Amino acid sequence: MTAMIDITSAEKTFTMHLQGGVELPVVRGVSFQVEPGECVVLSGPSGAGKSSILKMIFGNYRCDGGRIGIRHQGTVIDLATAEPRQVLSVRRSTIGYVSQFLRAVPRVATIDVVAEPLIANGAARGEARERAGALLRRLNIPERLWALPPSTFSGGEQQRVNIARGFISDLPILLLDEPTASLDAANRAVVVDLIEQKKRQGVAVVAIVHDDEIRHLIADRIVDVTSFAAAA
Ligand SMILES: Nc1ncnc2c1ncn2[C@@H]1O[C@H](COP(=O)(O)OP(=O)(O)OP(=O)(O)O)[C@@H](O)[C@H]1O
Repeated sequence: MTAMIDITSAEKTFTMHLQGGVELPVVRGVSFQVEPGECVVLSGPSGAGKSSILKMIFGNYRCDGGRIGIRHQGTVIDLATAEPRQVLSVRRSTIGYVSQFLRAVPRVATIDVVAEPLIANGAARGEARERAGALLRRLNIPERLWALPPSTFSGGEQQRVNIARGFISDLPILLLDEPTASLDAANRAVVVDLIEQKKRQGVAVVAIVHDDEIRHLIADRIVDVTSFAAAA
């Protein structure tokens, strides 16, 4: 397998335990591949299952069937059946996930929030902070804010801190959930550049992007998830 991500017939049904076990099938027959250096954008109307598919690839939502093959440290791991410790290992060294919102840690300085994933992977603190500063500068976060925790920042500033934190690591797969949603045009262009840079480095990217213009700038392929709709 050359693909970084190889999904075959994956499916997900939510069971609503508080509603008497009502079953809510969301997607079935999810099948697509993502090669190194390729960006696949998931499209489809609200509620079609785009975020659910991203969470299945990250191992947040357990699949009820099918296979999610991930190239990880020279082998292929099926995240649909992997043990929790394998999922954690894949997240540490193979898959990065940029969610829509920053989960800000109280009292941690912005520069450290951004540097943390590199330090967790063994980088020296000084070097990690230097790279964090370079990314924050590129994303137009003024240096006077770097020592403050991001919890009081504006929505767009928090999203840019979140993007810096998500993009700092050199992981071979990057999952992006609406990375440009609350950004102005200048910062959207920076994010497009950052995605292009990741692609040139051979990173496999899966993104959810509602903005048509951005979608066409970054997508090598668009996968319409309505074809995976699971009838109730
Ligand atoms: N944890 C969950 N428990 C129950 N239902 C869920 C859960 N997560 C998602 N769903 C349901 O799955 C369906 C698909 O949701 P999902 O968030 O994947 O859609 P989406 O295409 O990303 O939508 P949007 O564009 O609005 O973000 C929705 O009907 C949603 O209510």
